[in-house]
Amino acid sequence: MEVIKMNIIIVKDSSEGGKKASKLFYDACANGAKVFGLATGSTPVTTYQHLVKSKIDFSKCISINLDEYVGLKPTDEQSYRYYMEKNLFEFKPFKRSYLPQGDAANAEEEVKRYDKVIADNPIDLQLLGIGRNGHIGFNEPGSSFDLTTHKVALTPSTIAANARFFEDEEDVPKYAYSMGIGSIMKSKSIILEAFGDNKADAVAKMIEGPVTEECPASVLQKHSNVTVIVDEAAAANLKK
Ligand SMILES: N[C@@H]1[C@@H](O)[C@H](O)[C@@H](COP(=O)(O)O)O[C@@H]1O
Repeated sequence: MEVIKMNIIIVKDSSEGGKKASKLFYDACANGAKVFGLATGSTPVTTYQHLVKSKIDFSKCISINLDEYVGLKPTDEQSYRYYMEKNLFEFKPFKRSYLPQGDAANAEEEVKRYDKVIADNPIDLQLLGIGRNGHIGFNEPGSSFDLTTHKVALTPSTIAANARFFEDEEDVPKYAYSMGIGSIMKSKSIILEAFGDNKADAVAKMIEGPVTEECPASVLQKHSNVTVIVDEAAAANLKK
């Protein structure tokens, strides 16, 4: 385990990474954490698998997800709500689980509603993945570090990267609701996971590059309690 400014844990593979992250969830719970910020994508799958197998009890806890595609209903198989139900909530229910509502009639009202959810339930532990271009949540390069929840136009690279979950690239929604970086940075502690060589560039920029809106994850250098869990492939471009 090497400490730069963030706490960096290098693991063999995503399974070991998920095990470490689930242990950190477990410890947080034991220390009284009640509000968990959750992420989707392929990266946190192993964390959820380990949590499902664990004795952890979220029934008095609250979860708040980072983001959701605009236009998808909670029952759509590609929606993040559906992903969360299938990967975690069906096995480990929370007292209340919040996600932005993809099919909300009014986007402005929806982002306000979500900001209130976050303000009313300060996040104790936030889980993050990272996009190949350094995005966190759906905060794409260039997003202001001050943003709270907002509707975002996805970049072509994010649409291409997420096309694997859809039948056709055309079907990938072009917009999403995302918790903003300003809100993510208010979480008391953060775990960011990255596995695989296609994340190596983003991981190096996040940890060793300048803090810049061009690499949204680089803002985490300014947070006092971040643990980065990476496999060897994702850590390959780190100098130290
Ligand atoms: N909005 C999500 C992010 O929350 C996720 O961290 C990232 C990486 O996804 P994956 O874990 O599938 O590589 O991409 C998506 O666009």
